[in-house]
Amino acid sequence: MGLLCLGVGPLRIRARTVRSWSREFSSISTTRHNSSAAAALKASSTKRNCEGFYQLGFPLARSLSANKPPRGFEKFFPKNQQINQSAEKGKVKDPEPFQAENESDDGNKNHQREEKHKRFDWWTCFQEKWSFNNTIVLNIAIGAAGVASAFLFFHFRETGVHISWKDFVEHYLCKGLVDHLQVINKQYVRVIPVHGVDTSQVNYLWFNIGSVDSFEHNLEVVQQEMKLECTKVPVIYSSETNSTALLGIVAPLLLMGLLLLATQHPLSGRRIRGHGTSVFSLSESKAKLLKHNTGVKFEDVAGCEEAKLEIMEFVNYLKNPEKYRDLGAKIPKGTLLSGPPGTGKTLLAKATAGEADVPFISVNGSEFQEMFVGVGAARVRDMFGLARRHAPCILFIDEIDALGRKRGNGHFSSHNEQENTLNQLLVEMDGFNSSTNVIILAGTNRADVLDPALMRPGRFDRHILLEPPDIKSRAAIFKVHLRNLKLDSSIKLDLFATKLAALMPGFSGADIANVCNEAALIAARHLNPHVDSKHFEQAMERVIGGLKHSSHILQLAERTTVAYHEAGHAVTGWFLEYADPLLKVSIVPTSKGLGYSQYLPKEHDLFSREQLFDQMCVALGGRVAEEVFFKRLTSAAQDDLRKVTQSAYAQVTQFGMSEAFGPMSFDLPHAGSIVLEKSFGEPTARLIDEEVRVLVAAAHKHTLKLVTEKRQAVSLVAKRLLEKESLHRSDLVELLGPRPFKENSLFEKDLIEDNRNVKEA
Ligand SMILES: Nc1ncnc2c1ncn2[C@@H]1O[C@H](COP(=O)(O)OP(=O)(O)OP(=O)(O)O)[C@@H](O)[C@H]1O
Repeated sequence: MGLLCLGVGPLRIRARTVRSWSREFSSISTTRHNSSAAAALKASSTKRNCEGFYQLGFPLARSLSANKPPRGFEKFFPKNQQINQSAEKGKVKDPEPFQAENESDDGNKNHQREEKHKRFDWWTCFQEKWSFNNTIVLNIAIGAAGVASAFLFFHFRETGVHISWKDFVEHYLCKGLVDHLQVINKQYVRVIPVHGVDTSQVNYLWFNIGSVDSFEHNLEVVQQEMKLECTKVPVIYSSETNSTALLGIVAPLLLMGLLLLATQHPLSGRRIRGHGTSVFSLSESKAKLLKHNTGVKFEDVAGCEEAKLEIMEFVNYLKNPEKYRDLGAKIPKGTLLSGPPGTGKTLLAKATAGEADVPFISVNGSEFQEMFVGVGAARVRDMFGLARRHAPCILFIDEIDALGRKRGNGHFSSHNEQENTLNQLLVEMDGFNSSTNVIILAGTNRADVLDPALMRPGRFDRHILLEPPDIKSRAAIFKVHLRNLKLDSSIKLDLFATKLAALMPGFSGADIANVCNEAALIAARHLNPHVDSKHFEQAMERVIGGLKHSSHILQLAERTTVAYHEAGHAVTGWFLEYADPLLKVSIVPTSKGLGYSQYLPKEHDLFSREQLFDQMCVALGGRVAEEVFFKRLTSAAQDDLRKVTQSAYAQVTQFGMSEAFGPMSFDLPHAGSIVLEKSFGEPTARLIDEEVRVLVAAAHKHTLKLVTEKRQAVSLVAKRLLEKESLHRSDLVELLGPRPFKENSLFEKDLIEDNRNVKEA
């Protein structure tokens, strides 16, 4: 239940100095800044010229299409150029979107053209103005099609009544009500009544005929029988288009047309990448294209200086490819960015495109998986085609493990399809040469499952590992995110960022962004004009402990158990030398548990056996307190026990810390992965299990001894917890006296002090 930070960071290699990188970077950013300023100046002067023309306000001038100003009006048009621009502005061009994409010579020009295209695109304007989305449009289109079909149906509806030959003879012909007969399309006969018959309900009568010959014969016979020789009914022969048949064709066509328009299908003339919704667009890649400015620069990516240094080479190459070609250098085609979630892989890729000022094409590996065979490979082809058209550019494939897993691991058809897709990716990457000017970046959390063919030189040649940020990087990331917040004026940004960084060990960049946002939300919820340290403390608690469940009321027995459990953690940590300093302990139920303890773990790259042992004891402190005070066990310690077991297995099998087992290290399977073969035999497995049991038992014994000795202290803390729900370090000092070990650094003392101030505020 108590939240502990157990874990061992891998050795970090920090070979290069940050200073040399920042020097190189700043020179490049100055050059870029100058060129962008010139472009901005040019754009603003063009805008001013155009505005000048329109400000003249002559409707005549606006309607002119000729290049020359009309006679007598020359003084209002000092430069011909202005008229040309304005005349061009007035023209409504509708270039093919994909043609426009191909013209990559001048990004600014393209941008202006696109802007213009957008301005005159009635559909876009219409959608923007009425803020329609495609679902609304689709519904309206279906409704309109229904109304139109209904109108056509009622308008062209035949109002005649079908009768039989016998009825016709007996009720109409004999009674002399028939004016004339129309034989239509040699199929049926329309009976037109004599003048004076009421036709308001029924326009005409009709009956079917087998053939014209038999109809003529029968009519002849009937008329002879009725002695109507002298007043024979005239018969007219005509052909007509069947309006019902017409309606049957028109209505579905109308419906289809409207549907195509509404869904912006490629066939409807408006083609937007990846937005097609029918089978026609299945082979199109769903890559998203950011043509101009990703909005992210290297200064927005804090920490990870080594990664930035590595990736800077691509920026230089994309800006000056000739320099590299002159020297005969080939730029690596692809770089794999790997690391735990939220460490800034996507952000770094975007920043690379932003720095180099080239288009950014991003796609997710899972978007290549489709139930249809061959679609994945077709999408890979389409994506690379898109990248070639926009070169120089950066193509970023996120979660590449969904696409590039090791081949030959499965026998299912889906795996065959995934292999086809991967093969296509390998082929496409081979097809690129250094003159293509497309840099491929890929992001993954699982570099270990990628196919070796993908990682060979010539494909993803470089591998950049983005580790969870250390305290310095976390402070830098905090600074990036804090600058967007309206902070209390008493807060000193640098110091505050460093303190927050120290309080949040193990936090990734995404976690930090989340804490900053949470703090701002809390401040807004309490109608505070500024975000202050109190809000950050609450945000941190929320991120670590989860959402408070105020409505979750525990029964007294349960609450007491939780209080003693948490007190057990707190007291063991207090009296163990290598345990992390405690900041806060709480029994307020949250979405993550019924209580939690917050520690201030040190920034370790290496852990000693003593440290790991003490951490195990602190984790067991809760369970042992339950044993000592209640002589019964609950499920409250599940999370603690999981951590203890993990740590014990790591010590025995990976860190070689078990004397009986010796200095050996094995790779343990990842959680959730299927183990096909173990790297050790049955006797070794038995020995590992035995050693883990011995280690955990030793930690349990040690903790039991400590808790029994400090029974009084645990009881004191638990009672105070039941009273106050949350205790800070100062409360523990008051109850237990100062911790019998010296604090590690002045900074740590500061933080602890600061934590007390926060509590008092
Ligand atoms: N180094 C950093 N500097 C500033 N902000 C960062 C940094 N790293 C991460 N962030 C923040 O975290 C957010 C998420 O980062 P990003 O999407 O790049 O992570 P990721 O490594 O690609 O994650 P995943 O592996 O889950 O795709 C970013 O939008 C940014 O706000």
